[in-house]
Amino acid sequence: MSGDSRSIRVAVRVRPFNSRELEQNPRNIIKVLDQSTLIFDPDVDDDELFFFHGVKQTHRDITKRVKKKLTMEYDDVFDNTATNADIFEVCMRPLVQSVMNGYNCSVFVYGATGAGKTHTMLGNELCPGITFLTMQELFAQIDALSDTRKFDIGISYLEVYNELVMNLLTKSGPLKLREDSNGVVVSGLVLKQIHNASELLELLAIGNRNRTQHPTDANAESSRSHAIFQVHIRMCDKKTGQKRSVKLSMIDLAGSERAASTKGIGIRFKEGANINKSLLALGNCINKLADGLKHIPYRDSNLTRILKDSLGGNCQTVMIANISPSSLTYDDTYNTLKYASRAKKIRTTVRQNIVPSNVPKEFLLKKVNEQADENERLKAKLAELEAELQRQKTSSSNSNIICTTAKFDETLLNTWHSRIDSIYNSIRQAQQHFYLLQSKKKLLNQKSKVKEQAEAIARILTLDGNHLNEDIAKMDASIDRYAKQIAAQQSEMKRWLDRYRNAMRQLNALRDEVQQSEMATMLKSYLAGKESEIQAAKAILKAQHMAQCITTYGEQNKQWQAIMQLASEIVQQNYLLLRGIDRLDNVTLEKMRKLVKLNQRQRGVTFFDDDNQQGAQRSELLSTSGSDNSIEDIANLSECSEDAVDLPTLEGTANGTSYKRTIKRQDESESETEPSEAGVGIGASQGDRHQEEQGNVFKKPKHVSRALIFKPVAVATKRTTVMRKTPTKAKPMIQQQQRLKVPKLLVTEPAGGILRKGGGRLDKKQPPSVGDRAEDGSDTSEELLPIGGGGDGCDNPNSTFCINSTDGKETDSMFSNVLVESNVDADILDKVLRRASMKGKVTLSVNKENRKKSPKRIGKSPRAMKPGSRTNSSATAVINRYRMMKGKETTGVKSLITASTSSSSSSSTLPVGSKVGPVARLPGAGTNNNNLESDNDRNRHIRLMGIKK
Ligand SMILES: Nc1ncnc2c1ncn2[C@@H]1O[C@H](COP(=O)(O)OP(=O)(O)OP(=O)(O)O)[C@@H](O)[C@H]1O
Repeated sequence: MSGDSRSIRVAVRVRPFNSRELEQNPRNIIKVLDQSTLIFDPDVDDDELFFFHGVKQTHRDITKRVKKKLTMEYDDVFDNTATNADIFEVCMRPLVQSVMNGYNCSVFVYGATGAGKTHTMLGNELCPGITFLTMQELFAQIDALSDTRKFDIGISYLEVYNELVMNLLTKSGPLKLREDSNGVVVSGLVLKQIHNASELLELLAIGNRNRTQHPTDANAESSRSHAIFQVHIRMCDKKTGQKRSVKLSMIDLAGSERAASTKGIGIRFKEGANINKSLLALGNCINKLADGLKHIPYRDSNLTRILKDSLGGNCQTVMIANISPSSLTYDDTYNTLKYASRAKKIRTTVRQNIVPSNVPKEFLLKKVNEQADENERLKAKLAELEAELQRQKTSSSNSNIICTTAKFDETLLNTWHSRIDSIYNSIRQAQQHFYLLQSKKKLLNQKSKVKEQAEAIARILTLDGNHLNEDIAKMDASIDRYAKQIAAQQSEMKRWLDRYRNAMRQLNALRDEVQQSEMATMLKSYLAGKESEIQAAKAILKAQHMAQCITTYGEQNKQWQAIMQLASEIVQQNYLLLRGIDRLDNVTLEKMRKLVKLNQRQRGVTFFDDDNQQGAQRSELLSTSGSDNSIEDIANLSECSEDAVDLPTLEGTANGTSYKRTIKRQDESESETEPSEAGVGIGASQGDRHQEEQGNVFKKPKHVSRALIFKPVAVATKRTTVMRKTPTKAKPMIQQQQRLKVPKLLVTEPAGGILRKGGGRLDKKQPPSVGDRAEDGSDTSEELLPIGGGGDGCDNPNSTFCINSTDGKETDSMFSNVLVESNVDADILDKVLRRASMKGKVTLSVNKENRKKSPKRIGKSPRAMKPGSRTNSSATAVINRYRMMKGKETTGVKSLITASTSSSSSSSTLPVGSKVGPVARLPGAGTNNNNLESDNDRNRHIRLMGIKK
């Protein structure tokens, strides 16, 4: 129920002059300018000209008051021509509409006696007042809304006379007023129900008859009371059940004239006083309401109490001020207009009178349920809309995220892949070049070895000694050329290794980034794939290198087979020849037997460790005379490592021996650094660290092939006696030692000089190289070699059949035996040994262990050689021992000195014939030499063997 503040509608109706007034020729003090404006007491009228003695006077009559000429505005101003119907149409029809809308409405007529209040309100039969017209309209509205609403109409007709409330419809005593929540209620008031306007007229007639009227001077039928006609309407909406209770009050006030004007006395005066009292109270209320005061003195009179709602309550109020235009009622008219003007300022608050309490519970429940359903529906709709909105937001967000993620994945993943590809391309390229270069290096090394072997054979096997030097020089030139090429390969390998390492560092850094990346899982898989590619590429490179090695070795094997075949024929012929002429000595016979056994691969000269026979067998089968040139060593490419590309020492490259020794160190380094290579190469230590961190992602495949490994060990330079160390698995020497199971026949020098096979001799000041040490097998115990070897004798003293290491190197020879003619004198032998820088320092020894395993013990080894204990044995002692043994033997063998610097790997695959050395006939021996045609040849052989005069 909203309230609407509005002012009281104030209308002024000017009645016509009545007959009495016309008789008195009053002045018209009201001039209606328009429907809302009038002028009270206008200024000049022609009819108001003052004449004195028939002459129009320009001066006013001082006996008359000054005209007010008040221009007044009201809501409506009706002149004397207006009818009740006009008043109804303008003022009441809207009010009826408001009543039908549920608003309380009030209309009261105010004015002096005889001003036309009752005429306006009730009218007459010919001119019904606004009450009838209003009720007529009200019933018309009710009839129009009868289909939707049910109306109950009750009327009351009261009068307030001398402050008494009287029911005009019934003759009863005065009624009391009381106030409740609905306002002022007249106790005991019985409403009369009417159903049409006609019934209203009857009731009004009844009421008017009961109304207190007394004739006054101004009105013969002057109403001396305040008549209050109220229509109580109860409306019920047939559809909603909503009920409204409204009240329409139509009040015909008693005349507000001055008491003097009524000229009443006695009761009439008292009556007039009460009327004025109530009207005064009404005037006060109007003034205070107009001033906006909160306290309104409604209780000053019963009239104001009854009009409380109409004046300042919930009501739309219309005040119709009735005035007479006659100057006879000048003051009353002026007062009425002043009241009207004040009332115009009153503002009332109106609101629809919907009475909830009157609503049936069923309707309320229904409405509550409806509202609850609607509320639930709206809530559900709201929730649905909110959910939809959230879904849209989420979908949009997800879409954005997905799009962003997809874009992120695509962009970032491509970036990662590009980085990884770039690094692995560098790795692959560096790896490829490194392995190819290493393959070339090894193949060149192999070629160089072949050249050396050919050179060694050339030194032995020649038809024309005059051309030997030239042939050897050519071979040396080839070896030097190979050495230079290898050196170039080494340099190039170093360059690619640097690039490889740089790429690996980048890869490791990238792996760390990958670990911290959100895409670690995907990137690890990608890295694993790339790793596999690298391993596959490496395997291909190794396979290609292996194929080349096989091809090369195959060709070499064919050549060796041819040589062996031819040499075997020659040896067989010589053997038969010597036996035929009874010149076959025991030494030659024994060598023949060995040769046959070697050929039959029966208990060759290579001995096996008990705990590593397989490795030894493999070593025997695969190894050439030099460990660094074994098939396995050459065939296997080392991993990328710094050590793998140590540049060879080119010093003395003219001498293949020096070069090969350097190369061997390289190979040893390669082998030695293989574990560390795992840390540098694809499966580097950093890579292993990543393997540990990343599980099997970066797991390096096991290195299947195993290269022939030689571990360089520190060798005490002062201790030149080659010792055989017991193999221990804990040391890297194990593989080497496993292959070095050849009985050692060593010639040691205390000062470090070692008699070299083929006459080569190391400088005493130069410590034995690592390669030397490795070849020696690091024996820890040695025994003196029995001179002459057990049973080794020559039937023919001149027989100087010699199995010698012909390669001129100490590193790859299994045997390096020097057989001296048995008939050599001691002086001569001493001289020979002295020239071989072995005088006084030569000790013949054989490893005890090997001796035990030796298929053919060469002689007694009464005591083990202690370090340094035998190092001072002189050549004389050797010769004496030789002589002593010579005296015991019946054979013609004069002397046998076997010096062996047997290396680690016992040759086996290569034809033994290749090791058939020149038969050296020492100068001054004075004996025949079946192999050497002249002394020059012998001397040349001795020179080549390093034995200088
Ligand atoms: N507008 C009018 N047109 C014609 N006649 C009118 C008009 N107003 C009043 N009269 C006549 O004037 C006389 C007095 O009017 P009315 O009874 O209505 O005055 P009143 O204000 O009610 O006086 P009281 O207060 O004494 O009752 C009546 O005879 C009435 O017919």
